[in-house]
Amino acid sequence: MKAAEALRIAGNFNLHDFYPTPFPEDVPTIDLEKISLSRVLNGDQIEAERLFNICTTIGFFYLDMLDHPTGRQLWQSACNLHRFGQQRFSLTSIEQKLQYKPLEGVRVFDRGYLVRNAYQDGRPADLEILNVPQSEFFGTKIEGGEIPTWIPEEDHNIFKQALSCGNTVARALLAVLEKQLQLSPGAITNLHRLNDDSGDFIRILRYSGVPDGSREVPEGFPPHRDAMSVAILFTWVGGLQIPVPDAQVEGFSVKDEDWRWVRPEPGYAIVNLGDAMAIFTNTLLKSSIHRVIKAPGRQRPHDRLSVIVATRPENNSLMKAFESPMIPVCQSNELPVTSLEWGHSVVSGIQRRAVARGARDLDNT
Ligand SMILES: O=C(O)CCC(=O)C(=O)O
Ligand SMILES: [Fe+2]
Repeated sequence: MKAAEALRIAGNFNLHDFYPTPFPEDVPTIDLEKISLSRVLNGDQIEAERLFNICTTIGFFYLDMLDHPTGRQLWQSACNLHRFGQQRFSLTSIEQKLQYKPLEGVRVFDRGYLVRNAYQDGRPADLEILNVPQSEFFGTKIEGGEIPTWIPEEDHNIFKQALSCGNTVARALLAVLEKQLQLSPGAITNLHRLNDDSGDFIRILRYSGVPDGSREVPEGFPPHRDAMSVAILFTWVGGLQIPVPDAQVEGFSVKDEDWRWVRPEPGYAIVNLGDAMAIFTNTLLKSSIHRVIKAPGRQRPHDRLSVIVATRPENNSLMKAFESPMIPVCQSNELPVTSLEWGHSVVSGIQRRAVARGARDLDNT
């Protein structure tokens, strides 16, 4: 069985915890293409063309983690982060968890603990999120945002390893795209170096399961595009959805019948590009909309954990389109902002939309 094999490679994780019950067969899914990490890293031209084609159309794909040592390490780190989240979130009191604050002033979702809807005794009822920034391990540390003591020292290495392997994988994908875009070597990859200061981060999300018979329909994660360059997502229970390729997408609105489930595949990451890549290419590369709702069918009562390794451009990168015969020209009189400024403005936009929808805010103030 593939899940068992994938977890054996990851370090003998308990199948029942990670895959409590199979993904249902009777819900509409989307068959994303599978890309081989080993082929990407070995410069395979056919794989490069497939990847470019996906990134200029649907924008989402499965990436095989088990066919290359770096991928296996990343899969292992993601499984360790899953287990870390499962244990630490429940062992730690809400007061303690809330001590890990997002950055002051700006609500950039790259550091701190956030919770939406808690029971009266403080237990999270719905969604809790931990963001740990790259700056704790690589580049310049940001003062005042130290990793809190409820994330013990001995676990720091898992975050560090995930960031480091995630960066290798993201850069391998970006190197392919840069070449296919006929840009000079390094044009995009040099904006994504591990030791440069950037908004890269690890995110662990825990969506509470909905007990059988409960009428509550908690919100999940509303439709959005990622304020990142590359998002590498690991998930073991269903919940993620993207629209069918020919769906009409207006802003953040998609017809209910156009959403499709993305089935979690053991040993694979689900990868998508974020808005930074759309900006760098005048939307030739797609930043695709997605959302998370409650797990389907029998998976519904189970908690769903997911882990994201997020890569963003180095803080001083200018957020404007590159020049290349492949990239459409777009006239704009606006002065480009830096990646750091851009991250802040995108995230405050997300926040404003959430408030406008009347959604309960993810909070830690
Ligand atoms: O939990 C997931 O599967 C996806 C979450 C997500 O899209 C995000 O954090 O940007
Ligand atoms: Fe996302």
